[in-house]
Amino acid sequence: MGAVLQATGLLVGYFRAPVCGEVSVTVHPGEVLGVVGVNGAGKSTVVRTLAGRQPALAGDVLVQGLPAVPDAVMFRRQVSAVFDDDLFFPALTVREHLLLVARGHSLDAPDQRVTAELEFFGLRDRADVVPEALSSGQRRRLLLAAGLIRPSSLLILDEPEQRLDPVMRDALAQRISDHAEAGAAVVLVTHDPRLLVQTASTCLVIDDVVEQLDPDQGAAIIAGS
Ligand SMILES: Nc1ncnc2c1ncn2[C@@H]1O[C@H](COP(=O)(O)OP(=O)(O)OP(=O)(O)O)[C@@H](O)[C@H]1O
Repeated sequence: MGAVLQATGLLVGYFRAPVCGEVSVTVHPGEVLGVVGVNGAGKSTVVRTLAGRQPALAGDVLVQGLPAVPDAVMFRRQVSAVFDDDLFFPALTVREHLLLVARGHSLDAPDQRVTAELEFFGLRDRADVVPEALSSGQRRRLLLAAGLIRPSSLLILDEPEQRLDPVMRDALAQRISDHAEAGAAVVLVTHDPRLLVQTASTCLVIDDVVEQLDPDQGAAIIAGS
């Protein structure tokens, strides 16, 4: 099967200065690429570049053969990315946010799909409040629900475990694995060794030289051993 994501000779950073070594990686349907490294190593910069949110300093990113051009409709259709943005419409309720995404992506039976996500993310009781009235963990759940309700061939998650309780982290791990099994490629930045081992098929270690290791080795790096 062809690659979903292919990054070749990718250099990422700010003001022409790379923040980490060159990234060359290929992710196929059904694979989960864990991305690990110490604080400030450049993980978010790498995945923001993969998602087309910032330009590469050098190299290429292709998703389903398409260059990472953020406002190209075909690219946006393929890529669902959840960062730590906490960007919401202040006057829309939790349910309305999810309906907006579901309808925007022309999902069948959007009301039922939204109800299912509210149930999965434990937000049913908070469906009719605005984001400001949620706890920080509930806002994180809403962001993840919005990223997962829509179809995507590439799902990019930047530290999705942040602010989630352990039960929700385990449910998310299962959801990530299910999403990959359904044929998507997933790129997961994480500081959680358990989430990494539960989900990842391979692991990229971001540093001055970028290495690809197996998830157990990546988990040991996160744990600092
Ligand atoms: N907008 C920016 N302008 C300039 N430098 C930045 C910017 N954002 C991040 N940096 C710097 O780039 C480097 C990599 O940051 P990045 O956020 O990619 O690291 P990270 O590996 O995701 O870290 P963490 O684990 O703390 O989330 C850091 O030294 C950071 O200070």
